[in-house]
Amino acid sequence: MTLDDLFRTIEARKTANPDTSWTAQLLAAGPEKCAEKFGEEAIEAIIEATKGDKARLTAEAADVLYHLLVMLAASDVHLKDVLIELGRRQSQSGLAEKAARSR
Ligand SMILES: N=c1c2ncn([C@@H]3O[C@H](COP(=O)(O)OP(=O)(O)OP(=O)(O)O)[C@@H](O)[C@H]3O)c2ncn1[C@@H]1O[C@H](COP(=O)(O)O)[C@@H](O)[C@H]1O
Repeated sequence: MTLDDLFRTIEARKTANPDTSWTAQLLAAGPEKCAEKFGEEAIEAIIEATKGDKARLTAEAADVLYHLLVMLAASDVHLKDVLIELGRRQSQSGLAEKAARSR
């Protein structure tokens, strides 16, 4: 399962029945609810990271990624655009490294 596959599934749930899908239920509740849920999951991950329990942090990190994608979908922001932004930053930092080396 890639993040792209998961995002596609989440996008498809925008028109699904909220009675049969947690994702559809969350999306139907609106962007604010999705953002709130993402915040809760992020805090749960922070707590597990500070406790040093790798298995629990792994599970919470999966919740965080899923709920991040739901929040993006609810706000009509596409995962592809987030990845493009990350790629832009990567090439910028590559240029900065090159410039530093040539000094
Ligand atoms: N990755 C997930 C995923 N992660 C978490 N959840 C659900 O999110 C809900 C809330 O999670 P919580 O951790 O908050 O659960 P909770 O019961 O409140 O427990 P705590 O907060 O007390 O820990 C639960 O019902 C989980 O099942 C998910 N629901 C769906 N997905 C993916 O989304 C796809 C579509 O699923 P549907 O939502 O069923 O359409 C699935 O194929 C999965 O790949």
